[in-house]
Amino acid sequence: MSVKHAISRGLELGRSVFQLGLLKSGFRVAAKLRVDRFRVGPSVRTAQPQAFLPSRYRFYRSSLRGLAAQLQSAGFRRRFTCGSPRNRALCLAFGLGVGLIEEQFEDDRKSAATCQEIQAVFRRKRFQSPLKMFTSGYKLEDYIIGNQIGKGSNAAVYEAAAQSASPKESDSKCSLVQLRDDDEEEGLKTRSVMCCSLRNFPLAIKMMWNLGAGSSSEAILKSMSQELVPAAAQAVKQGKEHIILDGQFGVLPRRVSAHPNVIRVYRAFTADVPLLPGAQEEYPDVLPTRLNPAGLGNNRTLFLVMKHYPYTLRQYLEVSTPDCRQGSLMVLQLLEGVDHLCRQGVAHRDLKSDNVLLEFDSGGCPRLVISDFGCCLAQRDSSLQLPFNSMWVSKGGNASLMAPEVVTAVPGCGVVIDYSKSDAWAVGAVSYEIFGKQNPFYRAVGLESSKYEEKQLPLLPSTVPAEVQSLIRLLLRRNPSKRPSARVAANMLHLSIWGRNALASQNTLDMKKLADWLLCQSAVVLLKGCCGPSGNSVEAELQRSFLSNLELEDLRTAVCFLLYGRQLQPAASILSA
Ligand SMILES: Nc1ncnc2c1ncn2[C@@H]1O[C@H](COP(=O)(O)OP(=O)(O)OP(=O)(O)O)[C@@H](O)[C@H]1O
Repeated sequence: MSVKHAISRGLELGRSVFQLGLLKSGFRVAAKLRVDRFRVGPSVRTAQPQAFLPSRYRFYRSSLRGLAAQLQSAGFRRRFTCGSPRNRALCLAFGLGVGLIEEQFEDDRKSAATCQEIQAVFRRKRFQSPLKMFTSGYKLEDYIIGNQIGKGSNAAVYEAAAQSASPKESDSKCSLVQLRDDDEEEGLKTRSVMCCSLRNFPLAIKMMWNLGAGSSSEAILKSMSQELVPAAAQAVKQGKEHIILDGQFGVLPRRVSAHPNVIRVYRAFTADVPLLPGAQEEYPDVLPTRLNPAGLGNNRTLFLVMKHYPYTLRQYLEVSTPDCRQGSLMVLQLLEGVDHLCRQGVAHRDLKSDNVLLEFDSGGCPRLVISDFGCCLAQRDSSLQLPFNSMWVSKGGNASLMAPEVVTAVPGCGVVIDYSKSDAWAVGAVSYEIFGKQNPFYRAVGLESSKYEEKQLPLLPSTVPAEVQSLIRLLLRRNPSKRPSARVAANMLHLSIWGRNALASQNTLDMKKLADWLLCQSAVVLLKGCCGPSGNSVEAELQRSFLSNLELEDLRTAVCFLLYGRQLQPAASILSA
């Protein structure tokens, strides 16, 4: 090796540790120099972006710190400085390289501090639920109930209004009766009917069907407690929060804080089951004997009061195909909602397009809200690990949309199901619907989440940006350790929608450039927030969410995934990687 060559190699080693593109040569040099302490990890050729996840990254960093210490040690110096000019040059360059590493550490510390400062600014502005809270509303009599707007396997949902805001007589027959736009005129009529329904009935009441929970309020609240996970602090009347749990006094389950992409339950109370429109025809079996002598339901049940949304995601997608940007924003909202739940120790476990509600912001962009928490996992210790020791333990909702690690779990002693990335997987599946394709795990396409191979995943339309396509494929990775978390996936989408310039010319990770972009982005979002209604747009909410959850490691992982995806274009080849 010539002296010139040795210098360049030594310098390279120093720089390469933080630079994905050069990591390969860094390891090669390290191997050539036979520096024992610097152990080369898995072959970089076969390494996945996970090779650069925090723990490994810390390992490399500490290895290099050890190396720096070794360089300073007398033994090491003697070995090289007394050697040939080639060795001296090599040592010098090596030291310089390590100096550069320290410089990188410093940049790193600065970037982490920038992230924390930005996070602190945006966390201060907590999301407020947009609907004005009313002070009463703990009794069924406090509401006027209109037509049925939906029905699932556990409940019927009705449009409603607070008694104090009763609809005008002439409008009282308005209701959300149908959504399909057959032609433009029909479409206009449908939209005006819908607006009318939403104006007169801004609320929705979900009446649970109570078949086995008994008729005491305590028993009902206990058996349907998951429905209360998205309930606001004042949702349950004071004094009722304490219910009997397993023979002891306990409090209602942990609840998640407000988030723009998670439904808010404003009120929750128990009441006698009333005879509501369509009950005798549509759900006679679950009525109590008081209302239907052949009914099997209990006399009392749980009612949940929420905002009335005009569509479910499924209904919306039946009549409209979002363009690519809107589609990406919709996927991003689902990821933000899932990340919010994960951070608070909740897994939804039944994410599908019927369980996502949709409205529009002032600019007409769809706002998505995750709803129906009836199957969720919300353990007291906030862990997303469920001991699965018996077949009677519920794994969650619809089996065809269960992530592979959930659907394939077999009960047994010591078996635990990890739900930390299962909702992110479901977002990957629902994304197909958002981009105009069938959900690959529904019968029409026929993939089974228990045994599909990643290369069987259907292609998305070619109009979907390559980065979004690769993200969706990554979300549908069978192995959860190779799947990005909802946060990392959300960061990837944020970067690909708004941070293209910061990453445009990069094939390597330049945190400094990224930190500069983050500062600019923060300024723009703060300014927009001060300029009227654009501060409440879906885009503004998403940007605030991104900035208030900024963690250097998650961001770095997201960039690595993006760069990895770029190197593996076209996207389809990710499958065979
Ligand atoms: N806040 C709301 N605004 C408008 N429509 C709603 C609202 N909540 C629920 N719906 C409608 O009611 C339907 C049933 O609601 P939901 O999914 O909560 O019931 P469920 O019985 O728990 O469902 P599942 O069968 O998934 O368990 C939804 O698919 C939707 O059409």
